[in-house]
Amino acid sequence: MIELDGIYTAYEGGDRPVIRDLSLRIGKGEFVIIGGPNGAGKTTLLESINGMVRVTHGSARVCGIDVRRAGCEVRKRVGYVIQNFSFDPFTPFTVEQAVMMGRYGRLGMLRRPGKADFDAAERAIRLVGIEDLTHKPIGTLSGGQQQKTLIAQNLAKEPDVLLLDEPFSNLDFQAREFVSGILSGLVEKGTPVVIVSHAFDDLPDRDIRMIIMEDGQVKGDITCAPAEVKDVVRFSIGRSAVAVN
Ligand SMILES: Nc1ncnc2c1ncn2[C@@H]1O[C@H](COP(=O)(O)OP(=O)(O)OP(=O)(O)O)[C@@H](O)[C@H]1O
Repeated sequence: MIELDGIYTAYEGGDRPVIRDLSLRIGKGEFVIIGGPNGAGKTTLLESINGMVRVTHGSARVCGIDVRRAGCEVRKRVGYVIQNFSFDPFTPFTVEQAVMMGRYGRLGMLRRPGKADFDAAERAIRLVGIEDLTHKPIGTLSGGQQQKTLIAQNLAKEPDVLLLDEPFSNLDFQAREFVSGILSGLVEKGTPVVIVSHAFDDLPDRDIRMIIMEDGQVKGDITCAPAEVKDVVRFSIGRSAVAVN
């Protein structure tokens, strides 16, 4: 599903690549956490996978599509929940409309949403448990409620791969458990789920592949039980990299 071979990634104007000679393969039904210290390149890795940041060298293929040539096509197939995104208070659309935007990649230019699109959006809203917010303007919601809406938007997309950057950061304890269960369900159906996180509580009860990054490279890659994740991180990069809840 995700095939990266010797990739380098650079930001416009950056004096050196952020990701350097990184190779990684992630297959169907894997639950992957990318950990590592601040600035290690975790977000940049997610954005290299979906073509939001330019891969300058190496080969990057996602769902069989060349990310360097057809990033737009990749983004139609890949869900991405951005870190700490917050909507302007005057954003002129409701939760329902925001979730429906998850369908736009599938719809294509100038096509109107049909029954399948409305059904997918409604399912996602129900799954995340935000039915009571459906008609509220998105900019008036709390950080956690906006985060849930973004997750629902990406579920409505029915992505082939789901990437999430710090998905638990704005969520309360109950919501974390809930979202964790949703992600686990996706993995069960074969969708690879890749999250960047510093928080290692409330993880799905399944094998977790931990990829540890440091300075733009993969420093460790190990599959373990959820209860072992914190120890793997402490051992790999030190106590400070494990967030205290
Ligand atoms: N838009 C940008 N333009 C230039 N450099 C950037 C940009 N975004 C990130 N960087 C640089 O890339 C490096 C890696 O950043 P990145 O956000 O990928 O790290 P991270 O591991 O996700 O960090 P954190 O845990 O703090 O979120 C940092 O040195 C950062 O300054």
